[in-house]
Amino acid sequence: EKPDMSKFPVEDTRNFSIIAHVDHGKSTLADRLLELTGTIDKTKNNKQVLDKLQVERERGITVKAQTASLFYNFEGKQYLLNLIDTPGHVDFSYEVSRSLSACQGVLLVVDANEGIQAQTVANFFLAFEAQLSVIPVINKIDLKNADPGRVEKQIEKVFDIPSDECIKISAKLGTNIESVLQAVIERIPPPKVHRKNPLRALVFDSTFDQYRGVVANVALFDGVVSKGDKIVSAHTQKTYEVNEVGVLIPNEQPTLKLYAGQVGYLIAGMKDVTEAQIGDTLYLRNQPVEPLPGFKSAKAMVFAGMYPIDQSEYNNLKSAIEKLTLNDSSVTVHRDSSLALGAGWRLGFLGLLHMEVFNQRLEQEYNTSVILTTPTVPYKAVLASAKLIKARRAVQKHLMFIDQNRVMLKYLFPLNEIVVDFYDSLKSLSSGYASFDYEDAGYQTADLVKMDILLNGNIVEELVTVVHKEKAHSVGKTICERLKDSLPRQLFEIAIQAAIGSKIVARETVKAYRKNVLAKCYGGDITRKMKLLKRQAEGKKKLRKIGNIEVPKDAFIKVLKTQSNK
Ligand SMILES: Nc1nc2c(ncn2[C@@H]2O[C@H](COP(=O)(O)OP(=O)(O)OP(=O)(O)O)[C@@H](O)[C@H]2O)c(=O)[nH]1
Repeated sequence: EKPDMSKFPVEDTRNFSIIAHVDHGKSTLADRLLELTGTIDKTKNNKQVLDKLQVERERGITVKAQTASLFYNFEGKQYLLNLIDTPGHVDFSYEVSRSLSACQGVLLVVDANEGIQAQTVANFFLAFEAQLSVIPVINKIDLKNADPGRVEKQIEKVFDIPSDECIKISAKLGTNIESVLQAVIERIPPPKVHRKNPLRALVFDSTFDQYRGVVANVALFDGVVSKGDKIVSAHTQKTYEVNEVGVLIPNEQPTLKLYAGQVGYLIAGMKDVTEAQIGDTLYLRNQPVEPLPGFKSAKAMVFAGMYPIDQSEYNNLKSAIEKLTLNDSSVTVHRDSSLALGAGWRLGFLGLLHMEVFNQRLEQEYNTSVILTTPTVPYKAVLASAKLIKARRAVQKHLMFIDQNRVMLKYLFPLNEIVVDFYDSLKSLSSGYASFDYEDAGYQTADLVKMDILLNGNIVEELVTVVHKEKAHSVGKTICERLKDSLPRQLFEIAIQAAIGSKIVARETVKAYRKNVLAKCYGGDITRKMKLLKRQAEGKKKLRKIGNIEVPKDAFIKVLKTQSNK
């Protein structure tokens, strides 16, 4: 029985998002909203239900925005509430800004103990600039150190929202969740759309399904769409027949139609990932419309090379990358090749965490195995005796007090200096209050050298870096030390060296060691022995050989990472 979505007029519809700093409780609040509206059964086991990806469950963070349509009875009327849960970490803010384009309001969740944090501010301004209604929700009031009164004052001061508009809840215990739904209905306006106009649907997200092709998440700005409609993509100008439309509750539920103001999914026989662009506008074949503005493309901050471990896997990996970048359109992809690693790609990410999550999703969702090279930032090279050129030092450009609490500083920074751990250091130095954004200021000349890392005299392609001449020794030393920590001992001694040309600037040694996996097996349980040997063989597949040295492929990421980078 397919639900009839026409029974939800525009004025009984609300589209909203939950935004917050990382760990302030968005996904937990989403669980309670799903339970209270009967979307999912109330059990003790509902933990971050909308975090469906394995990587999200393992890391306990949201990396993908998720949509859920909730049906809620309030004062004798049934409302349709479309909720989009978004990630909190800065590396995934592209997901947040896209999600907001389908909304008229947000729940701004703030931890009652930690108060306003960097991403609280950054996400608030995303919502504010999009002219959305902001409902502040102070969460975790059950915590011993919770101080909702103090947080209320912060919200009033920083965001200019009267403190009596704050809703105090415990998402964990389910305290006061009804007030949140009531506020969504009373304080967020219904979408401004027209059902009588020709169809205008915004593709704000999409995934690739092996059997059904592209599944597009759509927000309808005008008109109606149903199965059998002939629709055109403004981006490709190709025509498709709609096979299925539906809502996410939070799993796919086919419906008869989707109407303007509603958020759902649409399948229209797009078999190629390049056909479904996020930000695309879909319209009816005979009724062309002005396309919606779409989205600014994301700006990559960190670049890394990606190669198949075995070149015969190239095509599989290519298709996996295409499908995953459809779901994560903030990754940029360019073909690349390397002498040592063969044909591959150069990928751009929004940060190191983003890079790791993308890599993990490729492995878990597409069963691939890849080599990632050391992440770098873009340089412009002028080939004058192999010297690379770019800016290095930070120069202060601007200082402005926004109010007693906030000061805005503008600096010119070499991008290299801010990509890896700048954000984490800034956050800890400022007790989490500082937020950080950047824009491109062009290229500048600088005194840079190319540094090689050698294992027993063999260059490790993945770790070739460009460093400022004055920092070469200290950077080389750190890389060698970290590599020493992440290299397992082998049957022979390994010399780890950092070199500029033929000059060695740092050195570490890994002593020889024999790992006998069978040592643990006393006696003759042959199946146990076979199991251990098999496990060791599987472990080896995750290794890359440099000379005769086996290097675990995650060693490269570990080398570049500093502190715990949540
Ligand atoms: N004590 C207490 N803990 C809570 C409450 N709400 C959430 N938590 C806990 O806070 C942690 C983070 O909650 P999440 O819902 O995953 O936070 P999030 O904002 O979705 O995190 P990201 O998606 O990674 O940005 C979890 O361990 C929750 O159990 C609450 O009301 N009280």
